[in-house]
Amino acid sequence: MRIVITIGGSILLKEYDAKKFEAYAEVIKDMNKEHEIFIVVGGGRPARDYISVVRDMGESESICDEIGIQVTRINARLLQCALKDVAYPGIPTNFQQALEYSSTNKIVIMGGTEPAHSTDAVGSILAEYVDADMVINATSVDGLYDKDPNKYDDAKMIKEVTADELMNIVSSNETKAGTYEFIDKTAIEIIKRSAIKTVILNGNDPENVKVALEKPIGTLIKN
Ligand SMILES: Nc1ncnc2c1ncn2[C@@H]1O[C@H](COP(=O)(O)OP(=O)(O)O)[C@@H](O)[C@H]1O
Ligand SMILES: O=c1ccn([C@@H]2O[C@H](COP(=O)(O)OP(=O)(O)O)[C@@H](O)[C@H]2O)c(=O)[nH]1
Repeated sequence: MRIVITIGGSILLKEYDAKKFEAYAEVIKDMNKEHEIFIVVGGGRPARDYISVVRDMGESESICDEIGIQVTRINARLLQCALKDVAYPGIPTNFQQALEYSSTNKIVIMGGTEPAHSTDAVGSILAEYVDADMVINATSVDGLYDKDPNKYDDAKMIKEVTADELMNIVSSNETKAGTYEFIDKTAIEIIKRSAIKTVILNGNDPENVKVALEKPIGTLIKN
């Protein structure tokens, strides 16, 4: 299968620990033996820190987004280092480049593309662009809940959801640079229009990404 894996920046950049990148590299290399893998990496805390600096200077949200994009590309480069020669040595800045780079049979890793959405949208658009079979979104919680589980103790996890139901649940989430919490609306619209099988799971254990190929885990966005 052709699979797009989006790795939340909050996962890879929690402790600035090479071991986390190396653990993901091992999982990705293992999956790449039987599947064609594309990786999209998020910004995490460094993106939010840099965005808050430029926002304090009075820059627009789009400029803040652009700074965040640059950080996601540095994070993508770090994972590329962990993957060494199985990864394509360049970081594509758009989807056509990603497709072209993949023709070398190296694992393509990218960060953001343009302002106004998060790397979740990059993952969904990339999946549509390269006609991927599924998207695996590795985030910092077990899946989708009926409300933010980090704010509400009584939040209940949802194992299957339609794109429309998901849009309703996250519709009130912020869309400023550095936020786009959980999954952004652009990502959901792309998932819906192309019926892209998407699984959202807890990426704190990289092995969960492989589990998604074998059995239900996290939340499935069904179409
Ligand atoms: N309905 C929800 N279900 C699950 N998590 C949610 C929800 N609404 C907001 N969140 C928050 O979204 C966070 C994950 O999104 P995000 O911070 O963008 O992480 P990532 O680095 O994976 O992109 C969770 O830590 C959680 O606090
Ligand atoms: O294609 C993209 C990808 C990212 N970003 C910006 O970069 C930040 C960090 O990306 P993301 O939110 O996906 O990181 P994560 O949620 O994984 O920490 C986003 O909040 C946006 O401000 C963007 O503008 N366009």
